Amino acid sequence: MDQLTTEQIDQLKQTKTIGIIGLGDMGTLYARRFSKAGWKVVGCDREELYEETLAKFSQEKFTILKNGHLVSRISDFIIYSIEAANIDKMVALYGPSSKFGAIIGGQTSCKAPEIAAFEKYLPPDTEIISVHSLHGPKVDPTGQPLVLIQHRARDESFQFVECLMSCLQSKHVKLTAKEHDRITADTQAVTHAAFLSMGVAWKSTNEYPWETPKWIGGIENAKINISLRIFSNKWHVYAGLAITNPSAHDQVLQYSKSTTELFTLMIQGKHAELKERLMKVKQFVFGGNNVASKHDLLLNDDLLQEFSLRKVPPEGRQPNSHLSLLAIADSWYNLGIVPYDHIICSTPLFRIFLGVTEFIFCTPNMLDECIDVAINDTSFRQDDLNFTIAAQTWSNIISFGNFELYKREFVETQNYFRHMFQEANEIGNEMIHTILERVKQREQEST
Ligand SMILES: NC(=O)C1=CN([C@@H]2O[C@H](COP(=O)(O)OP(=O)(O)OC[C@H]3O[C@@H](n4cnc5c(N)ncnc54)[C@H](OP(=O)(O)O)[C@@H]3O)[C@@H](O)[C@H]2O)C=CC1
Ligand SMILES: O=C(O)C(=O)Cc1ccc(O)cc1
Repeated sequence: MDQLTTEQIDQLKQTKTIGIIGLGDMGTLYARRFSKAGWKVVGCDREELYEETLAKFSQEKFTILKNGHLVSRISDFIIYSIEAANIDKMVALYGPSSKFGAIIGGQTSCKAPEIAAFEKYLPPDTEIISVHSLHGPKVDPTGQPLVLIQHRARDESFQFVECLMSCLQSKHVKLTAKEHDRITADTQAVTHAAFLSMGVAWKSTNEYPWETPKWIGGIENAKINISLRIFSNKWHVYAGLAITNPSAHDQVLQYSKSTTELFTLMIQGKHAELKERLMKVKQFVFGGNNVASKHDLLLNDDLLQEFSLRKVPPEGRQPNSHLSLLAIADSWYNLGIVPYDHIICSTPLFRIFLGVTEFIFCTPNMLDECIDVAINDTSFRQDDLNFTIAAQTWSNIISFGNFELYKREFVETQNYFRHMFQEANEIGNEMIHTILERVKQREQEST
């Protein structure tokens, strides 16, 4: 289709109303950005919180309505930005109030249940175009992937949604709902499982890793900052993403299996077997025609060295078995996933996880050092044991689909780390900014 002219864009801005149901972190980000770009935006949060919501957003350029019915009746594009576990209930409630011919979409992180709810409850005159910003609310959307799903819609409607979304300055990635769920299971769900397991393991051994001399160096800083970043967020985001996506269950289960099997080889002292297994992994994940083999490494320990939560950051990296990073590459190998294939559709946290794993596998002698530590140095055994147990626990909770257990495990660990969140988020933001600049630089080099 031809690009829209400036006059056509202005015409859309004057005639279309954008509705957002759920003004939490992501809904607010969208409402602010759209209204600042000149779109007419209306939104709502829970009806019982109407007065508070009105007061909270009194200075904003968008209009607060009482509930999702009122938003739906007048909006041309309606975005459900609510908890994943509630999508069926919410669409059943507000969907039939959708304006005649409206376009409906959602921001939930797994699309199968969202699309199923839309197909079940929306009037047949409506169209369906869903979205997913692949970053958290504290990250600048500029340059980050934004998935767009033209599920049941005319090209003209898709063009309108793309035009609206262009104010986020994200990179548009057009996928089907199925492709989206498969890729995000490979990238997000397993990334979260790894960092959630680190947090739980530190809590189990009663350690604050920034206070313990073992966790020193850039790679350790990345682990600590990302883990705390996830635990400072809302539990339902991670629970919804993993539990509602069936592909995520397989990925998280494989991660737990890889962790257990590698740890078993470590405590059995099977050096040769561990090395042989990891060399196969290295060849499959990092040996082919991928980014790491053609360019400098995305991340290195020196780059990440300064992002420490320690009061006085000590110099130098300490050896570590890096079980969490060996296990992710082992999972990719076992599932036949080449993580570089998903870069176009990846979150900042996934790119960091890939970057540090790449560093361990592709820095000369580093993998040998990890294997030596894993076999000969017992100082990480207790941590690795607790990490293995934590990975199994998350896998069990996710495959049982138990939201309440997920919440309990998450919130207990969240409370353990809570006093450090503000500092961790500030340092984590700087770290992510530096890394994203580096990603951009690398992309420019490769084009
Ligand atoms: N946070 C993130 O990093 C990202 C999240 N997502 C996805 O986006 C969605 C929203 O996430 P996020 O903004 O972080 O979560 P929030 O919890 O911040 O936002 C959800 C909002 O919806 C409100 N809500 C619940 N029921 C209703 C209702 N009946 N009518 C109107 N509003 C209601 C919630 O109120 P209350 O809190 O009172 O329940 C809350 O304010 C989720 O599905 C998440 O998976 C996608 C990309 C990134
Ligand atoms: O980058 C990550 O993985 C995050 O933790 C933020 C996040 C959470 C949920 C999403 O659907 C998208 C991004």
